[in-house]
Amino acid sequence: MLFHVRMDVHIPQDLDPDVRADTLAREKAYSQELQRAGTWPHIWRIVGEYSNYSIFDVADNDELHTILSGLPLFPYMTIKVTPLATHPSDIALG
Ligand SMILES: O=C(O)C[C@H]1C=CC(=O)O1
Repeated sequence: MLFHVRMDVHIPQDLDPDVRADTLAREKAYSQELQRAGTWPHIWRIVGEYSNYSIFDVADNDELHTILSGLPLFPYMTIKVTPLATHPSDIALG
């Protein structure tokens, strides 16, 4: 199942700089591992915002929730999930 996900990041200004750096490093490693596995095939920065649009390819809602709630930045994010269905005009369908 494919999901479109918007993540908006709101890291508190007063977060300890070492905690911030460690969290961002863990977030990058977590994200890139899922990208290499094909679970997170697209991630795009939204111009002018500390936000991204991503596509996830997972088995079901529960797998997506597990992945998203495991993001090191999860406590500092608001997340909007949109499930995607096949479009009947998609030329890939013939
Ligand atoms: O920067 C972001 O958009 C938040 C987050 C998502 C993946 C990642 O490495 O950082």
